[in-house]
Amino acid sequence: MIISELRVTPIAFRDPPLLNADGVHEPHVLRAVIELVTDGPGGGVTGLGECTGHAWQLDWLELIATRIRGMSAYDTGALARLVSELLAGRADGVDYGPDANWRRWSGRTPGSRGPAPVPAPAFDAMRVYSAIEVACLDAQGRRAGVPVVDLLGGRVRDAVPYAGYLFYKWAGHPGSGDDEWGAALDPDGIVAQAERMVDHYGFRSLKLKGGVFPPDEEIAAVRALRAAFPGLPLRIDPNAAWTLTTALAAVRELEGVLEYLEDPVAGVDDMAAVAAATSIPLATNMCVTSLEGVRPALERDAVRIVLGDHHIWGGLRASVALGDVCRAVGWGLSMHSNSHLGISLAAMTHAAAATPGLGHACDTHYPWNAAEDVVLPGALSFQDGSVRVPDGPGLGVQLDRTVLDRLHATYLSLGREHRDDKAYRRSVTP
Ligand SMILES: O=C([O-])[C@@H](O)[C@@H](O)[C@H](O)[C@@H](O)C(=O)[O-]
Ligand SMILES: [Mg+2]
Repeated sequence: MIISELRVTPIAFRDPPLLNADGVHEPHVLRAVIELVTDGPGGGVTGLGECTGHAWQLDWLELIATRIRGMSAYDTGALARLVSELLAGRADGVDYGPDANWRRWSGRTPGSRGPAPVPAPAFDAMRVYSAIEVACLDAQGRRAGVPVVDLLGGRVRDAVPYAGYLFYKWAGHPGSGDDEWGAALDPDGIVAQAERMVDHYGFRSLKLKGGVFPPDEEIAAVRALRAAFPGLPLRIDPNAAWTLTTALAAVRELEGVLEYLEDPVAGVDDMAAVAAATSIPLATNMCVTSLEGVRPALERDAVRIVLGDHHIWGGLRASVALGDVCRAVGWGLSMHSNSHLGISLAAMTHAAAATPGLGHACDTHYPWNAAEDVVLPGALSFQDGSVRVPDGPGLGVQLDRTVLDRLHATYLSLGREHRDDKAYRRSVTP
């Protein structure tokens, strides 16, 4: 399976005004679809991947696309090394101006864009490699006629439980009328949103994105959820927006109510201080984001559960391996998500199905974004809050080219290069 082309298509799809500690989700999510085209005996196969559509990530993928022709889609180790070397070396001769990517895609000058994130080579390399690894595994599975889960060691479960991901939200984006979800700005609104999520998808765990309102209001929302859904595990994630003092007060209120508390505060020291003061397990996708972060957190006893994410941890194999690390150090494992479509949902489901120690329902933003999916309907569906591992070879999903073209056109029409929840929020409430 020799790689003949790496096609990167930036897309933008609709997103409701979901509030978080940074600000609020913009009307469109920027993402990218990866197509890894391979040649081989009996014809080629194409593997799919999905990742964020930030300009820096697109730029790196574009650069890598110029270097991987002729490499084998089986040799993911060589591909990982190539990505690391290129990102560490910051190869010459490529236009990495902050709006380079948008200009390249559109041939026009952008009217607006957010600030360019500063790249950090090792961290970015894992993100960039991840998109390629998923596409390689999809191609390998298609070629061999087996689902990706079989390439990850085989399944330990046929269906993967997900959590209903609740957000405070406005009724709609300003100037666009109300969306189908309506407003959720207080405990009643959150409970109504949860009821809708549970009715539609059958979720058996619930997570509230916090860090938006004063902690007392968010604790009241958690209590309202507890009363409305007595049997369901609950989590809240303020994305480290709380001070240590606030968090210590909050855990006294939340004892006995939560399955886990995710990133109440920033950094290992403050997480350790909160952990020492409560029996609520602390979970994180912020203070342990790579293997290098395991030891400091372990030494301080700062967390009990890590949320992996193949987009961030370096792919599907690395995600399964993270399960082994967590088992070895006595931590639980859950899964983080960000706004995504069906290629990512399929990849998350294969990885989770192959990971024995995954003991908590995975996060997913999918219900917020499913209306504009780039994969053909049928392969992915929720039953009782779980997604069955797709049956087909590879990831088991097929690209809907009509939707892909439409979402690419939307991307071009926006002239935006980055996610900037803060600037959008400030544009509405200065
Ligand atoms: O989508 C959001 O607003 C979330 O806050 C997301 O950006 C986080 O990465 C994530 O969901 C988390 O668990 O921290
Ligand atoms: Mg989180």
